[in-house]
Amino acid sequence: MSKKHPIVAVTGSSGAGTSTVKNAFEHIFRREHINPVVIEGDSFHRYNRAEMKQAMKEAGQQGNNHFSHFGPEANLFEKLEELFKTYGGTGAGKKRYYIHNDDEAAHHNGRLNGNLKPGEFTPWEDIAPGTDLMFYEGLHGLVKHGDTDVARHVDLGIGVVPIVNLEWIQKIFRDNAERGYSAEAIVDTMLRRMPDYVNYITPQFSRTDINFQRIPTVDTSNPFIARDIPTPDESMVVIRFRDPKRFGVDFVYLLNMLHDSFMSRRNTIVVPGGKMGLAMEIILAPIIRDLLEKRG
Ligand SMILES: Nc1ncnc2c1ncn2[C@@H]1O[C@H](COP(=O)(O)OP(=O)(O)OP(=O)(O)O)[C@@H](O)[C@H]1O
Ligand SMILES: O=C(CO)[C@H](O)[C@H](O)COP(=O)(O)O
Repeated sequence: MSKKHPIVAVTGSSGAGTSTVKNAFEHIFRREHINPVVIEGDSFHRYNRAEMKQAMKEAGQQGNNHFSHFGPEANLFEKLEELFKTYGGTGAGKKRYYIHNDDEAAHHNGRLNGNLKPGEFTPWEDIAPGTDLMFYEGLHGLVKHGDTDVARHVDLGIGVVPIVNLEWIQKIFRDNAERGYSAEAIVDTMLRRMPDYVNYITPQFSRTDINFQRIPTVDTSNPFIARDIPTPDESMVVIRFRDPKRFGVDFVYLLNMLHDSFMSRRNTIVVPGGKMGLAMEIILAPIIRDLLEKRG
């Protein structure tokens, strides 16, 4: 598929590292002089923080303790599909932000001259005209539910999927350090989200074009008592291409460029954790260049 307004979606669970991967993409966009519109998946939550608390309470009173940010009831999947469709056709659409903390509030209040608080959304804004592509980063970039199919509008789908113990360690650390939640509250959220995690988050990784799966090489068997996030040197990254031919992936070149990498399957290359950023740039920059060159 080659479209006038391509859509790149990076999808992963909460704490997987999609925001971190966004930085690797920002390097590519800057270097290649690409002007993207960036969509943060959390902006498609259905409720602000106070409303979500209330919705969870009401669901709980009806015996549903698994009402979560991972599922369809708490997100605007139809609106996300509509945005992808509209942008893909015309390069236009509306976006907003979900404010997680004081830093983000200060940033958006400065930009909008507003008085928004953590847990609130910014107002919907028109996407500026003239962007080269849409870059989505969040929970649901390749989601499907009922008649809603976000995945079918995506030109390049990337999964960011640390092995689950590592994902949990990353989430616990990030939510505690940057969002001020206690370890108990974070674990409660993870338990609440588990059915939606299985039903809506993981199926997306069979629809992606490329998955980056970080695996630790240190013991993470009890993620709930971990004292640190394993470092890049203490991990490897398994990179799997659904269809290497589609993007003309040259594994011999990748093996040469990425020191200490190896192939574990015909479509899978394993690289040292410290090489994840480099691997992303070497693999993704030509694919993105190609998407833009083939624009209709
Ligand atoms: N490759 C990595 N190596 C080391 N730490 C990482 C890596 N990727 C992510 N982390 C750490 O994991 C935590 C979660 O990452 P990040 O905030 O990018 O997750 P996320 O997927 O964007 O989550 P959310 O969708 O909830 O915002 C952060 O503390 C980040 O520094
Ligand atoms: O999982 C998340 C995003 O991927 C967050 O938990 C979600 O956005 C809600 O944020 P908060 O708990 O800060 O209100």
